[in-house]
This record gives sequence, C-alpha cells and structure tokens, in this order.
Amino acid sequence: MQGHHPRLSLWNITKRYPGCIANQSVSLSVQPGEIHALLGENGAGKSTLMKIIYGVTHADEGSIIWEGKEVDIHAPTDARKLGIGMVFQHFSLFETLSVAENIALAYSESSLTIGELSEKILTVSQRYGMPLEPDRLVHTLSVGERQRLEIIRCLIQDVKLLILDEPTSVLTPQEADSLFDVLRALAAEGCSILFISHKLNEVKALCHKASVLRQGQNVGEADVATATVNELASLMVGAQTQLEREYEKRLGSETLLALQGLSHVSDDPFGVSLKNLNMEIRAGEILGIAGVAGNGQEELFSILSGEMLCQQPQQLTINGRAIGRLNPAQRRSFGMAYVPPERNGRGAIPEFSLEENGLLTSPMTGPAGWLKLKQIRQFANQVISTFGVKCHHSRSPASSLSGGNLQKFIIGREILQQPKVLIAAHPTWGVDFGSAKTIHEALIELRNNGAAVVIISEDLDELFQISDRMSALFHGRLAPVKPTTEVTIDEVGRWMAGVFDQEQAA
Ligand SMILES: Nc1ncnc2c1ncn2[C@@H]1O[C@H](COP(=O)(O)OP(=O)(O)OP(=O)(O)O)[C@@H](O)[C@H]1O
Repeated sequence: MQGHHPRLSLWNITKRYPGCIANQSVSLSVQPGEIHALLGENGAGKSTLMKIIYGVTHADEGSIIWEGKEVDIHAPTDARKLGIGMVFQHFSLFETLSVAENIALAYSESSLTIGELSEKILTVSQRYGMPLEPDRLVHTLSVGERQRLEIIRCLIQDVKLLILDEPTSVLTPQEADSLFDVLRALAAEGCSILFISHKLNEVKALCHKASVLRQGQNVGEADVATATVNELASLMVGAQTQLEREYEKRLGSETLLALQGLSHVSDDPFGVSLKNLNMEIRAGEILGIAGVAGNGQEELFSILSGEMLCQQPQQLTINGRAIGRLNPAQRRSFGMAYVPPERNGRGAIPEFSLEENGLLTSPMTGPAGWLKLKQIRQFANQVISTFGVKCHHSRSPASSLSGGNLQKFIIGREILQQPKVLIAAHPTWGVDFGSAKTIHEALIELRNNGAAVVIISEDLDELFQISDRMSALFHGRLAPVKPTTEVTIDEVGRWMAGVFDQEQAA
C-alpha cells in the first residue's frame, strides 16, 4: 500500500565522527510531492544527513524507511535504484565531454546508446522547460546550464526524491526563479524534494515544510506557509535574531590598488581572457564586482592575488608601487590578503590542522626560522572564537569542519591579519545567516580602519548590502564603477548581461 506511506522516513539516525555527533537521533518524514527544506546553522548536520540518505556515508544507528519498507543504502547506486537523486553543490562533470556523454557515464549500467540517451535528454528538458542540447560540450555551458545537466541526469531515471544542497548559491536570481518553476512542476507530479538552503526567503517562496537541525538534533518542524522568515530563523538559532543590517556607505580616500589597462589572454582553453581592465580601489571602501560565474571572476581573482602574473609590472599597483609581476607571497608583504573561491586546496589544505592552516598565510617564525608554536595556537584560537568556527579544537584537520565553518576560518584568518588590501571571492559562500552577519561586520570594520576591500561575488543582495561602489564583469570586460547608492539592481543586471558602454567604464 505504497500510497499511504511517506516517501521517506528517517528514524533515530545517529552519526558520530571523532569528537562530534553530526546527527543525533534525527527522525523526519517527507511525503510524496512535498518540498521539504532542511535548515540549520553551519555544522548543524544537514549535509551529513543527506549523504546518509544518498549512501555516500552511513549512519551508526537508526533506520531509513523508503515507501514503508526499511532499506539499506550502502552506496549512491543503491539510492539511485530506489529513485533518489542528488545534486551536489560542486558539480562533477567532464569538461571535454558532451552533455549526453556526461550523462551516459552516470548510467554505465544502462544499455541505451548515446543517440537514445540524447532523445531522452531532449524529452526531459522540454517537459520541464530546461533547455539543454545533448551535443554541447560541457566547457561551453554556463553554471546554470551545468546545474540543469545535473538535474536532468537525475530526472532521466524516474526520480522520486530529489536532494539539492544549496542549489541557488551558484545561480543568478533569474536562474533561481526558473529552477523553482522546475521544482514546483516536479513536486506537482509527486516527486519529493529535500532542499538545503541558508536563504530563508527562498525557503519561504518554495517549500511546504521545513525541518530544523540544531547541533545534530532535529529541533522542530515548521509549516512554511504560516511561519515567518523570522520565526524560521529563531528556530534555527534558538533565539530572536536580527537577520540583516544596513551599513553606512562610504567613499574611500586615496587610491590603494589600481589596475591600468590590464589585459590577460587566458592560456586555459576553457578560461576567460581579461580585456583592458581599469579600476581604482580606494582606502576605506568596499568595491563589489558582480557577474554571472564564468565571466572572468576566476581570472580577475588570480591576477589580483598573483597566482597569475600581469604582462607589465605597472598594470597593477599598490600605493603606486608596481606589483604586477610579483608572486602572492611578495604581494602579501605589501599588505595584501586573499580569500580564494575554493576552500579546499586553495583556501585551506584539508589534511592540515587549523593551526597549520593559520600558519599558511600568516608566517609566525622566529629569527632562526623556528615556529612560534604558542603564537600559532593563539592565532588559530583567536580566529575560531572571533568568527564562531565550530570545531573540535585548533588541532582538528580542516577536512573535519563543515563547509560553512571552514569558510569562516579562512576569511577570519585573513581579516585578523589586518591587511591593507583584501581580495575576497564569495566571502559568505555556504555560511549561515548569523555567521554571514559576523563576516559582513568584520569586513565593514576592516574598511572603517582604512583597508581597501574587493568583493567578487554572484550574490547581488550581499553586494548591495556591503559594497560602497559596484561594477560587474561580462566576458572579461569590466562595467563602469559606480557608487552603490547610484545604481539600481536592474542596471547591475544589465551590466551582468553585457549591456554597458565600455567607454564609460572607469
Ligand atoms: N569527515 C568528517 N570528520 C569529522 N567531522 C566531520 C566530518 N564531516 C562532518 N563532520 C562534522 O559533523 C558536523 C556536521 O557537519 P555537516 O557538514 O553535516 O554540517 P552542515 O549542517 O551541512 O554545515 P554547513 O551548513 O556548513 O554545510 C560538523 O561539526 C562537522 O565538523
């Protein structure tokens, strides 16, 4: 009697990691056709629970009931056989293969030819209004299209439960709206959806129910139609909380960092070339760079940080000193600091402890090169306490932190070094709203102390909230730089679509 049972029920799921209980006796149910949000602060245990359902990791205790029957899900293939699909935050696609070839790889057990699979892709994409050509090579796809590919990959196999982990963090507002239309259509057909998000407005707009995890435990369920965004927030943090703050806009003083006629031809066949960028970033201001991912943000970050060098030293100056040919460490000696777009491998080394990761960008050695162990520990603990990083202790490996907590550690490590110039890509990516506020306040304080801050982000709400001036990147070109108070969201949207006159660009 399948119809009478919830699609999925979890009973008393417990998962322990060394030094922490990620999920503690979590029970929840999802009905057919229900869009169910999973909310919780960073480290609350959301991803762990989803990974257990999808068979990526296993519970120590508890049971999973699928349409009324207890099941063992040992691996993602078991989950897929039941009709469970998952779209991860980080896509795992092969750039040089086509859409159809990428999907074929996920279904190696199926006997469909590429031609038959392409037919199926077209049918699914037309049915749900998600245009995607099966022959397109993945490297030509935008981020939104890549996500479509991941979703279609799940839908090809009649999916009954779709899990999405922060799916809108990589999308423009328009792309997020069309994703929601697809999810609503799927739910109307009876597909259940589990949706992880830190954006409570989205949850309110899309979901029917929300379960809230706090420190690994399910602390309640809310009917999203009747709960306000503030009530959802209070359930998450267990107290009344102010969601957002307005920050005073400032116009900076003297120019600290300047880009002059900076062009860079990408040697990556899938990269974006930067074209004649001119920009001044002043002491005491935050400059926000908007743009749809893949328009040169990655390259701009690399050229500002020194991971990629300018052709001419004077194309990039700090306080008038030409630094275009200096490497990242040499630029740091002039007071620069960076928060790169990837946490793992670039922002932090997963196998290293937090103390060692602190040392990576903040050298704490004595005259003979001896490590100052006490200072290293103090610094890591200062970052942990100032930015509310949830971890076992300062000697825990970075890989044991939840995504949002590692992000807080990386940005905290950079801000506490009091840089003169900070270049930060997606500073609050995957960070819960309480911690996002802490990070915003720290960035504003850094600005108020006279630093020049560049924020490269796809999150327009965030850019409008904390930037003093704004611009956008499109196909490696920079839109005009204007005070945030003088631009509208529509104008920035047009910049992001390439509608600007390069002559006016600053
Ligand atoms: N492989 C691991 N080893 C040790 N501890 C881990 C591991 N993976 C997760 N944890 C811990 O389990 C807890 C829950 O982490 P999880 O990633 O599920 O949180 P989350 O709610 O998804 O957080 P975020 O919003 O930051 O993604 C955290 O305290 C984290 O440090």
